[in-house]
Amino acid sequence: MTPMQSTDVATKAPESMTDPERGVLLSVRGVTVGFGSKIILKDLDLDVNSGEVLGFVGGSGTGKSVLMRTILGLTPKRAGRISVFGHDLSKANRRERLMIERRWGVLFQQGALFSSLTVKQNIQVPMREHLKLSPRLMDELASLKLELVGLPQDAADKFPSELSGGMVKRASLARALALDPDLVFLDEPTSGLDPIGAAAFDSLIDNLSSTLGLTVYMVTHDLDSLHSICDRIAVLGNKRVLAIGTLDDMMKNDDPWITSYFRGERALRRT
Ligand SMILES: Nc1ncnc2c1ncn2[C@@H]1O[C@H](COP(=O)(O)OP(=O)(O)OP(=O)(O)O)[C@@H](O)[C@H]1O
Repeated sequence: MTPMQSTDVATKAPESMTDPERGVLLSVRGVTVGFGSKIILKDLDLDVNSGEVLGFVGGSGTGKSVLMRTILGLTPKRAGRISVFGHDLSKANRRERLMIERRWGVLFQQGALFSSLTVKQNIQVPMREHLKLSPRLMDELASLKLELVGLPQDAADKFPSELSGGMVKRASLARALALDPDLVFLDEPTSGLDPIGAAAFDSLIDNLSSTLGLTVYMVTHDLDSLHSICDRIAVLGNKRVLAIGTLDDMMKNDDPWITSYFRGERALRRT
C-alpha cells in the first residue's frame, strides 16, 4: 500500500512524505492544538520541502488557519515540535527567532494591510521592524517589490481602500516579500478574486517560486491553484494530515472527502 492509500500516513511515515532531493524547510511533528476542551489538531505531522509549492486543503473549520498560525507562533500548541530552517521554534532565543522571522513572509486572509498606511508604507513595515535602512533605500526596495508583484509604481502612495481586490492581494504579497524570504505562507491568496484575477495571481506565485526558488505554503480552496501551481497537496481532516502527495496521488486516493473534493461534481466541472 502506498502512503497515499493509507489514511493514517501522517502518523507513521514521516520520511515518505518528503522529497529527499530537496531537503525539508519546515517540519511539524506530533503537534496538538486546542481551545478549552476543543481539540483542533491532534498529533499532526507535516513536512514542507525546500523549493516546493505546497497546497493545503481541508473542509471548512478543520484547522488550516489554526495550523498556519501555530507554525507562525501566533497560536500556542499543547504538544509537538515545529522546526523551520532547521531551528526548533520553541527552543529559539529572541535573536534566533528574529532571524527566522526575517526568512519567512506571510500573506494573511483578506490581505490584512494596515488601512491607515499607504501601499509603500505597508511594504516597508517588515523593513522597519527588521532592518536599519535609509528612507531612500527603503523607497527603492518598495518600488522593486511593486514591480516584482506586477503593481504599477503609482500604487505606492495609494491607501488599501483605493485598491481593487486583486491589487490588495498583490500589495500584500509585496509586503510578504519585503525581506526576500525563503518561505512564504499564503492563506487563501485567490479567495475573492474573479477567475481571471485568480489565474493571474497563481501564475505570479508560480513565477516567483521558480525564479526566486521560493518555498510556498498555501492554504487554499481553489482547485485551479491546486491543479496549476502546486507540487504537492496536503489534506487536513480528522485533526491531522490525512494525506499528502501530488495531484495524481490525490486522484487515486479513496478517502471519501478527498474523493469528493478532487473527483466530485465541482472538480469535474473544471474539465
Ligand atoms: N482563537 C480561537 N478560539 C477558539 N476557537 C478557535 C480559535 N481560532 C480558531 N478556532 C476554531 O478552530 C477551528 C478551526 O478554525 P480554522 O480557522 O483554522 O479553520 P479553517 O480550516 O481555516 O477553515 P476555513 O477553510 O473555513 O477558513 C474552528 O472550529 C474555529 O472556530
